[in-house]
Amino acid sequence: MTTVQKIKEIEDEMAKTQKNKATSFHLGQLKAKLAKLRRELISPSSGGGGGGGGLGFDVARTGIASVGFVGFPSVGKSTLMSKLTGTHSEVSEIDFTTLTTVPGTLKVHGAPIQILDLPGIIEGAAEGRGRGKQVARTCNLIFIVLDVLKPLGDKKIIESELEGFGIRLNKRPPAINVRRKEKGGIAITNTVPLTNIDQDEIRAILSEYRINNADVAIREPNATADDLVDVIEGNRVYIPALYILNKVTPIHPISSDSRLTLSNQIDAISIEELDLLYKIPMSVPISSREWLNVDELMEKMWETLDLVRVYTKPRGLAPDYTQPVVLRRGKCTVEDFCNAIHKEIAKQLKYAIVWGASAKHSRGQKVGLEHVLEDEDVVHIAKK
Ligand SMILES: Nc1nc2c(ncn2[C@@H]2O[C@H](COP(=O)(O)OP(=O)(O)OP(=O)(O)O)[C@@H](O)[C@H]2O)c(=O)[nH]1
Ligand SMILES: [K+]
Ligand SMILES: [Mg+2]
Repeated sequence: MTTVQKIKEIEDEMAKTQKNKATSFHLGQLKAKLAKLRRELISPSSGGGGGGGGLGFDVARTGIASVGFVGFPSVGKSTLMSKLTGTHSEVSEIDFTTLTTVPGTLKVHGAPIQILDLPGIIEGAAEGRGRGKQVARTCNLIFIVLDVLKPLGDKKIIESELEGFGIRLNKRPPAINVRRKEKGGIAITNTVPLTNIDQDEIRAILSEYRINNADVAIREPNATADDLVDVIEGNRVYIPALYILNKVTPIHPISSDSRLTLSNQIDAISIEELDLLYKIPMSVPISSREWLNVDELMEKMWETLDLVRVYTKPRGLAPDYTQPVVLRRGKCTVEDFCNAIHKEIAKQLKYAIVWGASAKHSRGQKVGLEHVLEDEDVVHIAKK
């Protein structure tokens, strides 16, 4: 049996098993088994990927952040990517037009962003086109591109495909800690009520991973068995995602980005369906072909990427607002700023003066390398 077949078998058994007190140990075991099998597909070296040609990265990574386009075939990924970046990626009505990752770049508020057009997802694909998911794991943001006429079913399938690949969308790592010990058995503590997982399930998962001695601390509200498995597996990636509802039909000329206006444009679906669509969090309706509402999409993308622009101010001169140094949240200290300009600068720094949201006062604050910068701060570097 191949790994994919084994996964299918376990999934089928889980679907048949009703969750209750008597089955929770068994379900815990199945979940852990499933995660271990999926791990074989995620790590290309284990051979689960098959299909020759090397499963490494296809493309050189450029820019400060990368956005991967994921979706079913022919939802309009390449149309959007080509127009956004000016890079040619073949468009046609034939499914699986795009067979490899096609990169392009786009400047948003002065920040170069890499856009990766990925091959269309097919359900259960562990090889070949599964490479798209491999690349998606390394992106800073994922655009899940959906056809507005059949978004909900596709959304569910894509989410579970990405989940199976260890990608967690719009989620933080669960607040669960598993500390292994030499002896003493299993001790479980929880600072929140356990509503979705019970002690039996926890023990089943631990034993499936041959963890016989450990302190398990659960601080995550509504923690699930999947959360625990994620923590034990440890190779999960937590990536923000935007849902793009593409192929909105332009009937009337578009006058604003208001959803009311757009709702007039989608003629082929009912009002009820439209309501459901607008309830999808992090979604943006657009037409990539007719170029409708793309501005709103770009703004949402910018917000979600959460980048930090820092402007340099040479001594006695005005800040240079044309060329921000762009940093990533969590990696935006004065030291990171220096390193982004030149490797040697941090060593030469005597102090920095910062103006903007991270500074204590508007006159400019004298800071050191460890100071954390905010978006649109202005920095002057004083050298030794
Ligand atoms: N009506 C309409 N058609 C669109 C829109 N965007 C793309 N299309 C059409 O949809 C078809 C597929 O577009 P592609 O950009 O090739 O789709 P893709 O997602 O890259 O497809 P694969 O590479 O095969 O996965 C083409 O015929 C496009 O012209 C849109 O906004 N509205
Ligand atoms: K296509
Ligand atoms: Mg394509």
